[in-house]
Amino acid sequence: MDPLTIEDITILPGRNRKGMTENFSSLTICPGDTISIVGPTGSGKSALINDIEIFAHRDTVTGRTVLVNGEPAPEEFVRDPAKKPVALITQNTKCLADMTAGDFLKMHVRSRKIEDEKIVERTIALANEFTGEKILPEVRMTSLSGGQTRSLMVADAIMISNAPIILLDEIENAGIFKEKVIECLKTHHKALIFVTHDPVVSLLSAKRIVMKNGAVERILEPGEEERDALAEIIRMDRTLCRLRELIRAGEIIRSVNPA
Ligand SMILES: Nc1ncnc2c1ncn2[C@@H]1O[C@H](COP(=O)(O)OP(=O)(O)OP(=O)(O)O)[C@@H](O)[C@H]1O
Repeated sequence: MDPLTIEDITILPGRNRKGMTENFSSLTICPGDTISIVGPTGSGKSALINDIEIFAHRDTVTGRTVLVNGEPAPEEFVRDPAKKPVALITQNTKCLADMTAGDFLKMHVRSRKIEDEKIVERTIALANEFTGEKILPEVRMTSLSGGQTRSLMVADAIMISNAPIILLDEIENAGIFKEKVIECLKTHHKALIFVTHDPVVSLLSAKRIVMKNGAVERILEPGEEERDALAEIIRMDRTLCRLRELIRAGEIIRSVNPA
């Protein structure tokens, strides 16, 4: 096995805010898994994904350890941005490069020594599947909208960074097609970890980590139990998305289910 291939990552418990050990023995995440992290404000959701992003080694505020293939993460995973296997995309992810989207991606492709002339085109095409506002290669990065930026970053993480672990921190209101993103990331066999308050994203995830007081409180695996609720929530969510688009377009809403 290539020493940099990730078979799984394992989270070992740390301590809650009162210094008490967390309530789980270990949690293993494999490529293709989808996991949501939920919990009230300040319960430690971002701290948990931060631990995953930097492969914590009892050196963060939570005292957790995150192993790769059962061992401490290799140094280059933490230090070398080109080898970092984790992409973190948040609502606040912005790109301030004063260049076009096409040139920005080409620069990233060159820095990763990828020889594939079509990869930039494919990355922009994929980003355009995640957003309603089409991104053109000639547009400057600084003039992309929030939704376009997040879509481009997710597409970049899949196609160019080829990161096996993707952390998405509250992107549900970020103007992207979340179901499409989840479906695509599953097909690309990525481990997907969301911090979310969104019912669709939470119920589409196979596991739900419930945070409380800085610690993992419970790990839920509802499976079939939530199947009917999920179908209903997706239907409601599509209605809300349609209404949002009509409101954006300046329409008067006379019916919740317009023709
Ligand atoms: N186990 C812990 N021990 C001590 N401090 C912690 C622990 N977990 C989180 N914290 C601290 O508590 C604060 C809130 O945590 P965090 O930002 O992760 O919460 P959150 O659930 O992401 O909140 P929000 O939903 O508002 O973004 C942070 O300052 C964080 O460093």
